[in-house]
Amino acid sequence: MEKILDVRNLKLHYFTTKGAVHGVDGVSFYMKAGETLGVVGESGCGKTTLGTALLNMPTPPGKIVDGEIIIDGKDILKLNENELRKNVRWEKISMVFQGAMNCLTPVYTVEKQMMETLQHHRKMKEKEARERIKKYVNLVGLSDDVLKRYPHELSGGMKQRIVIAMALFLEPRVVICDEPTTALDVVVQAQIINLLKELKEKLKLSFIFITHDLSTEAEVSDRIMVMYAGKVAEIGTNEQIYGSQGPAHPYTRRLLAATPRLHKKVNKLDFIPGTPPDLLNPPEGCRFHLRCDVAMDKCKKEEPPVKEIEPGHFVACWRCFE
Ligand SMILES: Nc1ncnc2c1ncn2[C@@H]1O[C@H](COP(=O)(O)OP(=O)(O)OP(=O)(O)O)[C@@H](O)[C@H]1O
Repeated sequence: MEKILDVRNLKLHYFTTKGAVHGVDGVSFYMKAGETLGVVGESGCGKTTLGTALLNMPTPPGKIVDGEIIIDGKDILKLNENELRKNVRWEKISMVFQGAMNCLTPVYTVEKQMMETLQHHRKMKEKEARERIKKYVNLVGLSDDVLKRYPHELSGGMKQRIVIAMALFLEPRVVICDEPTTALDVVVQAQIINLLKELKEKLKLSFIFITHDLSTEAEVSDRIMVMYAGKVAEIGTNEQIYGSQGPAHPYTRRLLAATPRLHKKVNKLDFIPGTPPDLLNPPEGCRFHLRCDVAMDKCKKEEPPVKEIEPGHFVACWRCFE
């Protein structure tokens, strides 16, 4: 099995005036070539922070304080800014940021902004660059005539397709999509999801798909990583998380029970009592213990490690180790 990405004990903290916010706090996982890994969890659990950490591009006042991110056999946390810009970001790993479609420059045509980004990274003749841009615009299901248009002349779905094309045209191996369908209507959401699935097949890409919506995640992902309060709660295949045996971690179970399902009649939607902990001062022991209905004494004091409970199924919960 080729590991395209191997992340070990990654920590990104935000050093605010109130103290350090433990945005991502000791996360480890790997990705295989050509797979889609879904990252889910409630708002504030560290999903976007993880995405920026994987590009080694923390948002101020964030800093990566520990860990390794191995892409193609190299730890990118050991590279300097110049090397990262030249050889890693957008070349090996790229990201479609949350709300990126609203950040297209309003005074440039689509072609001009794509050209600028492309030529910033690659020394290409204009004709060659134009061909590459056309190829990717067509790949995301748009015709050449969008190239002459300005962002305000495009629909939300079209803008999102342009942003996806820009994350792809340097041909990275891993593409992170952070909530790529929020702010789009349901029909367009479905179109974008289908597009991402198609691109994965056509380009043999590996995707990290970040969302708080478990039902979307089940549609696109091969494996799911559930995060809670800056940490991994559970990682498993689609079958291990959504299959008939159900997930192992009490948090994932509650999260699933609180998610509307398309193909299942639900009488009453569950909710998870309480709120996620403050990451300025996370609780001792298991970070979920204050909201967990099966917590034991040990959970209040000792932090559970992430353990493989069956092949490919990783869980951080003392109950699951009993
Ligand atoms: N620039 C920042 N400065 C200080 N704290 C931050 C910053 N960005 C994020 N955080 C904190 O880090 C934690 C993780 O935030 P993050 O945005 O990664 O969560 P998320 O799971 O992506 O949430 P959402 O689903 O709402 O986008 C939160 O406690 C958040 O308040």
